[in-house]
Amino acid sequence: MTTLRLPPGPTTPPLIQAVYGLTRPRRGVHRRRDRYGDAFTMNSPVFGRSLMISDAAEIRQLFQTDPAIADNVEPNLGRVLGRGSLFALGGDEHRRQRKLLVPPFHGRRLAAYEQIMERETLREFDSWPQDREFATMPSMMRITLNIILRAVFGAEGAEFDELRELLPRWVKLGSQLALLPVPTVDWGRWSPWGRFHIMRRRYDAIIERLIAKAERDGDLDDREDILALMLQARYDDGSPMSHRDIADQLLTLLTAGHETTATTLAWAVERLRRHPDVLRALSSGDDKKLREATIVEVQRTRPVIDTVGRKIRADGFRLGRWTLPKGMTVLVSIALIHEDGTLFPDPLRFDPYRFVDAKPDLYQWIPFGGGTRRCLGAAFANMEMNVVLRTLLREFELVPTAAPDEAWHSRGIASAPGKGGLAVVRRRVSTPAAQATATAVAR
Ligand code: HEM
Repeated sequence: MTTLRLPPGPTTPPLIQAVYGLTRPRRGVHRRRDRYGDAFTMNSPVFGRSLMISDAAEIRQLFQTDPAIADNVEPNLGRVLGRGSLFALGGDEHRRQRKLLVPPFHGRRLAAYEQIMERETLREFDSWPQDREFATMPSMMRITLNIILRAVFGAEGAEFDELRELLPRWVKLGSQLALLPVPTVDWGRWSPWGRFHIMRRRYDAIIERLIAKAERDGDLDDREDILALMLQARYDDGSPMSHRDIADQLLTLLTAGHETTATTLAWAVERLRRHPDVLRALSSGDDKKLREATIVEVQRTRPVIDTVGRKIRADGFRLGRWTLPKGMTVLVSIALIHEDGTLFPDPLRFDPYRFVDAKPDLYQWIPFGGGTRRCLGAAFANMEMNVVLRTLLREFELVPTAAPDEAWHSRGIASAPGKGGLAVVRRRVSTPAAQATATAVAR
């Protein structure tokens, strides 16, 4: 029999640990690190007995472990997003689906989305007030939703409007349900799960209409949106994706990519207003390198997802200093490794210059997770954040502030700035070159 070796940890009942984690994101993990060190065990109502790790070598080993040994945690996300969702799949089935979805998110394909991204950003910026403090989070949510609906769902007209109305409500409900144990009794249409299923049926009907439209489209081959690419994609055996799988994956992409990107952008506003030197340097020209480094540093210091998890599928698996039982969940603390001073000197300081000439190590800088399950939309998200930030700084002067840092606020999926990323902006007197770019993309 294998002798297990695990670190100690709090023995508080799971529900209390969960409530604490939701109402005081970050505080709990810091307390435990201070008390138990860089690894500790804990109880979670969703994941059960879990090991939280933050040591760089152990995280690297976990991310490089074969999915046959350490794979998806299969939380309720599968129930919420559908059985075909990447989040619900493990092993070979995950590999098969992911293989089909990777090409649309890489290289040349992404360039096709830049115009959509800038156009949706400019459209939203038309409503921004000047010289008055306002929360940018709702705006960022609208920008990232509209971008996904156009670039990923290929939605226009009635379907665009319907999805824009339905999805935010539905995803919010779903992200709350994902954190709760699944009820054993069906309480019908008045229960949260009942309401959730009614919305799912409405969603499926809209997706069927989008698919039917795309299938009638004589120019489907020329379309760049991800729905069109999914319809044309084929598995190794030559079969197409089922409509159900397409609907599940579109919902997965939306849930994974909408709020996470919006929240990171709201944090970028929050960070930049409190670092006037960086803000000045970014605003005084079109320095792509510094802008990209800023986005990396915002994600290091304010990662919007705290943890990613893997379920251990083999008994006696040795992970660094620990020997784990089959069935245990390992949670990787993104928050803690990003604050490791041996990897990022003076870790609490916001300093984009640390990444200007040095690309981050993708096993240490992990806002997008890692390994075979690393975020599929990382390049899409980075490009989108770059376009939104570039457009913001070109169109507006962002006014610095001496206000205290905004606190973390858990929104279910992502942790956002507590006041919504407050901004004060003044529209720049437009230069002819900027005007020409803005007019071209707004068309
Ligand atoms: C700043 C924005 C984003 C952040 C911080 C983020 C973060 C993450 C994280 C932490 C994971 C889990 C990775 C793991 O378990 O190792 C993930 C998975 C995923 N993300 Fe993102 N994400 C972002 C944007 C996006 C976008 C824009 C899309 C697509 C449009 C997307 C699609 C996905 C998908 C499909 C997965 C599941 C991958 C799999 O299981 O194979 N994400 N993301």
